[in-house]
Amino acid sequence: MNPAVLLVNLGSPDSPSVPDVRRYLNEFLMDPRVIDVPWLLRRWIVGMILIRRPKQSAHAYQTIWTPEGSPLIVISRNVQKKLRERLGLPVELAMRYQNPSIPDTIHRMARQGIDRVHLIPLFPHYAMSSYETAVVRVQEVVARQAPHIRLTVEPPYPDHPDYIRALIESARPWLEKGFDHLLFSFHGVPERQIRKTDPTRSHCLIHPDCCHVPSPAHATCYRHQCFRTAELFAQQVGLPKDRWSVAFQSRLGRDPWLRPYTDEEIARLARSGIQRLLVICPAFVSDCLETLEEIGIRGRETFLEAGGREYAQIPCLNEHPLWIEALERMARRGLADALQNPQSSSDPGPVPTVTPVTPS
Ligand SMILES: C=CC1=C(C)c2cc3[nH]c(cc4nc(cc5[nH]c(cc1n2)c(C)c5CCC(=O)O)C(CCC(=O)O)=C4C)c(C)c3C=C
Ligand SMILES: [Fe+2]
Ligand SMILES: [Fe+2]
Repeated sequence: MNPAVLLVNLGSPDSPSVPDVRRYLNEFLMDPRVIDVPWLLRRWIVGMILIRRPKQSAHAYQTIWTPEGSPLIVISRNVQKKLRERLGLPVELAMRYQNPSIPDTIHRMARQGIDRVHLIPLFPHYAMSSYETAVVRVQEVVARQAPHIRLTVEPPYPDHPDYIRALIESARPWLEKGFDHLLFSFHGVPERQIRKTDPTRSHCLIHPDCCHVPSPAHATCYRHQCFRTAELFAQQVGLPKDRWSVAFQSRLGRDPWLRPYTDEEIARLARSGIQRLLVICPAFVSDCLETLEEIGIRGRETFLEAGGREYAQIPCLNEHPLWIEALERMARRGLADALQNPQSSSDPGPVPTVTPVTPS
């Protein structure tokens, strides 16, 4: 067998120019798992968004772009290289949207004679608009272009001990500097999508305190999984309940998204007397537009304008050695059959069910 690892992240525009950002936003938002309405309505909504958003987003991208390219892509490539060195196996990187594309990457892997792939989505939490769409796209492309490849998928890992340990150790220097309050800011999703990915159809956002009442729905509940990460982190660093909170950022459109919204929560914390705020974004494993611009630039402005004094942000896991180690363990366990490692299980565990979507 010729095994390999495939890392998939979200993707960025090819450049921060308005036409490239428009192309990126069009591909991203026309995904039926991102704007989950019938095609004609989605086309209309995305058409409306594409009138103004490409210019605004291009401006935001210009503030974080590096000489090597988008931070998300540059960091993901560095992670790819480091993981390849540690594993001594091919490690490929693809983006769900734009480049390097999933079809090009699978094509290259097939040409290299790879016939066994363990996919690790660079999304620790299950959402139909991130983890699920990445997995489904890879499965579709493998089935069409390289059906001989045996593909396994890393399940979501919101409470994976190695991921939590990497988060805590990467945060340690910021925790030690001192702060009044730690805000966990996760990317938001529409509430409707939380209900859609609930296989019981009777738990998520229906049952009181749903995310803390045991349910099979949690395997695909983004909100539950975000709370789980935050609770484990706080517990393991010994942070009392009144010194941390969870909020959801980056909402788009008028539908209700998961609350509280990060921008409102940052202002509320400042107004309630928090002087030194520390923010961490555990849904993003690489720094990107949403962490560097929305949290790093706009979040700081909001906090200081609302009366806060010191604002600090913990960088994402990026290339932290413990994150590379966590990925290495996931990869070795996922590929145990091909690596003939009797200590590891060859079954990476169940991949949660897939949400039906309207045809694209
Ligand atoms: C962490 C997981 C992510 C989820 C869940 C997610 C859902 C989601 N996102 C949008 C709309 C946009 N997101 C944008 C950027 C962006 N989103 C994620 C991750 C998740 N999104 C990342 C890592 C990034 C940054 C990409 C980069 O190049 O750095 C954008 C583009 C930027 C902008 O115009 O604001 C949009 C749009 C929706 C609608 C959604 C769930 C329905
Ligand atoms: Fe997003
Ligand atoms: Fe839930």
